[in-house]
Amino acid sequence: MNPLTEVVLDRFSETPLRIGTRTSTMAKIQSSHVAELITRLVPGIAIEIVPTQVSADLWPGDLAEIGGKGAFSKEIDRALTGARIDIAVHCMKDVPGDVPLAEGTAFGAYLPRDDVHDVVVTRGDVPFADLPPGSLIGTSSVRRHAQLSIHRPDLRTERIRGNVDTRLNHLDEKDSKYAALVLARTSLIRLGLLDRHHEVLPLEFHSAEEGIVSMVPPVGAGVIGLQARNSDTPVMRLLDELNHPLTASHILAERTMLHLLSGHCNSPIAGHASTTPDGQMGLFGMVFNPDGSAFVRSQAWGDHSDPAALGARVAADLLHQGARNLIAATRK
Ligand SMILES: NCc1[nH]cc(CCC(=O)O)c1CC(=O)O
Repeated sequence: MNPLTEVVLDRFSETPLRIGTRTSTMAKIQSSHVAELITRLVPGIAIEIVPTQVSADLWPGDLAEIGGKGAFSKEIDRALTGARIDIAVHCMKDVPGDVPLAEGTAFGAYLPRDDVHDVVVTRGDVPFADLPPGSLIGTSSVRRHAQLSIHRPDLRTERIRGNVDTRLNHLDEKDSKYAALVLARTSLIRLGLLDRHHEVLPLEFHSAEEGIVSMVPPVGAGVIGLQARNSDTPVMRLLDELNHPLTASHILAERTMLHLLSGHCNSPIAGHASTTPDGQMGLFGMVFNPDGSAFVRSQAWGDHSDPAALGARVAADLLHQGARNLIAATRK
């Protein structure tokens, strides 16, 4: 038996390894995937998935009203620090950049990044370009609203809450007011809904004159992070085996930028790190005002040795261009 397997099996000889996650269908699918990865590393381990209701999922209204920050993670944090779960599974996109992680915990693994594109799904599969002026697009994301407005100021957007499956049901309802939704392509993939007609929006920024609706992804898009207690050495060693170093570097660059801009998941901030075949790491960042009528953007390149420095450089440049005022304009 390899040493890791032995240590982990020993740690979980009495109780199963408990994986904490949100209650949505997508969260459960993500956690089953994590359980599968762990079972591959440690055959025979007993795993229990513990769905936990978070305030964001219980609250039907505007997230800003319940504080926004941490609304997706507070209850899971408490389960982790209280040792009622051993690993928390999070979409990095929903982890705030401006509140510290629960004390005594850290992300021990980032899984390889999935697709980071946003897609448009329309009612009746109407081509996006054919949506008439005034059509209502369902999205609660300021980042999506702002980027749509740059290119299609004729469309209206309205907040839509609920899990992705619930939102799609709203779109398809007989008297739905929505003409389309903007979603992460990864959501469709994870939910097994790729058959649904969708149009992929390009990641690269395009100016309003180009007439191409681009959608720069949010910080952490498509990345699942696994959080555990620092003191739980066997679990941290296990997570280290699951960690994808390149994704971890990208997350560090993006989240350093987010942190320095003081953003959370629904801030009007976009950020995307990637690596060229010759090993250069790039980070593109954007900050918008709520209607997309004003934004700043910045891009920098560096090598892989210091992702945090890259994040800091892009943040500093965005701040220099006035990012703080744009963000402040949207805070309630
Ligand atoms: N805010 C909800 C959320 N958090 C992460 C994803 C998608 C998957 C990901 O990017 O990790 C979604 C749904 C969506 O935006 O369609």
